[in-house]
Amino acid sequence: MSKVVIVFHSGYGHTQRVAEYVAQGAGEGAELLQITAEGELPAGGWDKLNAADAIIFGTPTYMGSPSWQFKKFSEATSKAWFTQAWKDKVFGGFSNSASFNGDKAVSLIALQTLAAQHGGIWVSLGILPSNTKAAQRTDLNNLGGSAGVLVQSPSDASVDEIPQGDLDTAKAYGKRVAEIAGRLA
Ligand SMILES: Cc1cc2nc3c(=O)[nH]c(=O)nc-3n(C[C@H](O)[C@H](O)[C@H](O)COP(=O)(O)O)c2cc1C
Repeated sequence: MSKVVIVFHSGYGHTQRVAEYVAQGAGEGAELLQITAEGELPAGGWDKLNAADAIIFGTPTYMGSPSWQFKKFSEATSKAWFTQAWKDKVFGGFSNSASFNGDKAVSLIALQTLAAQHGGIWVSLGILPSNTKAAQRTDLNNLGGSAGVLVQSPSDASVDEIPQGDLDTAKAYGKRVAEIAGRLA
């Protein structure tokens, strides 16, 4: 079984809910590591990341980019970068924001670039978009992403009102990353 760690920031709980779905998909043993409001990892967090087969990054999109807390974490990963400690690990990512577009793709590309800096192997979403006239918000990948998971939490939605198709997409992606990491481990 591959060790999957989902490291994410969430200011108001919506991205946390997405992270929980990614973890469900990744299966037993998947660990959630929440970056604090100060941009720090919980105790033991770096050891968990160093031991992971796969690392999945998650961030809300704030002003068209990852949150500053996630950015602080990404700069702190430079310590692992110096020794290429995470080289050949499997990586993935997700971003959540209020608008359908909301520039989430910019955040995902930042996550993908971070993985590339570490010499990682990035996992694409691997789900065709649901984009016909009949498409529903309950469909998998109804926001039409490809690099990773895109989630839209309407600005007035509680954490329990995130469209189910987006959450199911997050779950399917967690499963895909875990399976690919398992094949390579
Ligand atoms: C400071 C700030 C900036 C935001 N910028 C964007 C944005 O660029 N695009 C967008 O669609 N939503 C934006 N939002 C909305 C959040 O992405 C959205 O509410 C998201 O669900 C928050 O996730 P969280 O509860 O995990 O923090 C912004 C919210 C905040 C607080």
